[in-house]
Amino acid sequence: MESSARKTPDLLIRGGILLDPETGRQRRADLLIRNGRIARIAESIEADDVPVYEAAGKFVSPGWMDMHVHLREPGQEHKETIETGCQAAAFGGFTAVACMPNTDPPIHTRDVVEFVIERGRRTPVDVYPIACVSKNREGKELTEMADLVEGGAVAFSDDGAPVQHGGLMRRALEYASMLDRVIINHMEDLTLNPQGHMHEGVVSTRLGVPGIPSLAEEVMVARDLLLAEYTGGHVHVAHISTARSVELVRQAKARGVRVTAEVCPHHFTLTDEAVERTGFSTNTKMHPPLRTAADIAAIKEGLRDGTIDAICTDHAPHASFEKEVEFIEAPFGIIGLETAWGLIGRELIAPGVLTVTEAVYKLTVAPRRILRLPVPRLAEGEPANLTIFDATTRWVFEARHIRSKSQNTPFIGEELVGRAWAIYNRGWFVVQDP
Ligand SMILES: NC(=O)N[C@@H](CC(=O)O)C(=O)O
Ligand SMILES: [Zn+2]
Ligand SMILES: [Zn+2]
Repeated sequence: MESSARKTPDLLIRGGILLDPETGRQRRADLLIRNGRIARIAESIEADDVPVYEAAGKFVSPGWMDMHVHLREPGQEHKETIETGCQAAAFGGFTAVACMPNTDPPIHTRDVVEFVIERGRRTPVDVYPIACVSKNREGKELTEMADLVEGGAVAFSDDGAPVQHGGLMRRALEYASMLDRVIINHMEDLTLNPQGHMHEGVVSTRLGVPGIPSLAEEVMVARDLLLAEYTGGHVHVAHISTARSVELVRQAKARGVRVTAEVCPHHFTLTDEAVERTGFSTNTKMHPPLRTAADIAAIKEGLRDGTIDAICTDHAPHASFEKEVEFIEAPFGIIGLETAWGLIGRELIAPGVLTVTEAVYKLTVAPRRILRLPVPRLAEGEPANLTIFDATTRWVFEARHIRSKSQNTPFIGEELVGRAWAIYNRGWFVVQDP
């Protein structure tokens, strides 16, 4: 299993279906890249002097963005580095990621923001750091938010932990609003979840594992919706997982609250029964936990009606020695970049929950709007930033497909539907072999 990443300033992508997620327009055309920019789009282009990628039967869309990943650098390079995380992103079809600040040191000062951006520039993937809301993610004192934005931070979050303190969240929303940025909250009221390890429900009761109630998420979502409404700030619900949270966001949107939400593929694919079925595999342990079939149904409806804006992975690498311990000792989180599109294809597109265009919108336009980033366009003169993929290839996800430094995924051995075949960004062409 190989992938090749090389600088390819000139490239002809022949015969693909160019997809515009904003309008839904699809057009079969050749696309010529010269010097990293889209030089021409036409029915048929002859260019003898440039390498050709045959894209017949495949889609070409603006490059995808995963707005919630953990790249672990600086400080936890045994789990992941910016380089390996970006290789995983490229395999998954992403030309951009926004990375969470629970690193060591955390992304809470401008020098760390700049370090992450600089490391990202060495890869084919654009890396946008999300900076901490509070110093050391301790939830006590706000960071120098204006300085962090000037350094290149695109949003704020204490992800890994919630902003537990309501007063701090209020001020964070006020400052972020002045800076025209979003606060992304890990929605979990810690006082309602002292030490749970899986969803609190019949399965946790049967297994005797301390549970994490849905209420812990929903109370925090409800609080933040009220705070956003009161301050006029923009709050983004990280990794939404319960039916009630979806309903709260839906109602808040209807009354004009500035709220957006994201969901991860594992939360519309697996339920808490996976913990039992796998005999306590620690790859079924993450924050928030896998919930119930009713929650999955509500999430799908929320994706369909637009309540849930974006799909992200919450790619959370942990080394084998950390995950290969007893269930209650294991850290929370799974990797997700390599499997995201194949799960979207299997769980959302094949069953008709979303069209290809709608799914791509939630991976391109939506995350960038939330993070106030320009959306790449497939148009002559624009920088070439694109993803080549299909939504129908059935393939079995195997360990050899993993580009991340860590292997903590519950999806090895599963058949997925849809494959990202290549990305092009900043002059880099990264192609995957089947
Ligand atoms: N999702 C997880 O289970 N873990 C994340 C933290 C987080 O996203 O809250 C991690 O950093 O490992
Ligand atoms: Zn989180
Ligand atoms: Zn996270």
